[in-house]
Amino acid sequence: MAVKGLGKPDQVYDGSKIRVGIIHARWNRVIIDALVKGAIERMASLGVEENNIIIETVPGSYELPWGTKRFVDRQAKLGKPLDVVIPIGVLIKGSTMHFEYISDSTTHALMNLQEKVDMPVIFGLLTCMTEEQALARAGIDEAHSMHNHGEDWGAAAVEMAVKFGK
Ligand SMILES: O=Nc1c(NC[C@H](O)[C@H](O)[C@H](O)CO)[nH]c(=O)[nH]c1=O
Repeated sequence: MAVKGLGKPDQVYDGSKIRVGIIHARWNRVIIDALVKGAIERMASLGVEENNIIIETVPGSYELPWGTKRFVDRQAKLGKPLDVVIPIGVLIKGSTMHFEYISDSTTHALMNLQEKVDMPVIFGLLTCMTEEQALARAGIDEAHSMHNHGEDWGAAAVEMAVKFGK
């Protein structure tokens, strides 16, 4: 019996009235693009309109917290406020401690950001020990051993925005 992983939602949420921001890093771009595609496809399947998915990018995962805050503020100023935002980044362990410091600090910053922006900030940061782990979690490893985690993030975004929206 499969134990690990996301359980089925308690209901299917209608995303037709929400506006979602995706802000993604540009490091490890092949994996990023697969994750973003998965999130968009899942949200579209839940009724989110294409013109209600706004995409922005930052150089790397470390820039996600500040970039997300400014992205949310900018959309509000434009009169097109977001209901939920999905920061997406892919961190792959190298030969130094860089990975640990960015993973830990960025994770805490994104968690704490929710209070500041008063909206759900979905955790779209892959922190992988190897490139193979990252490819698998984006659903693009050769064996297709895992589903695309971007799909889970898209589903979480719709549920959180619909269920707990302002
Ligand atoms: O080092 N590895 C990575 C990385 N480093 C850059 C960092 O996020 C930031 O952009 C720069 O330090 C400049 O502030 N950023 C990632 O998204 N993934 C990595 O795997």
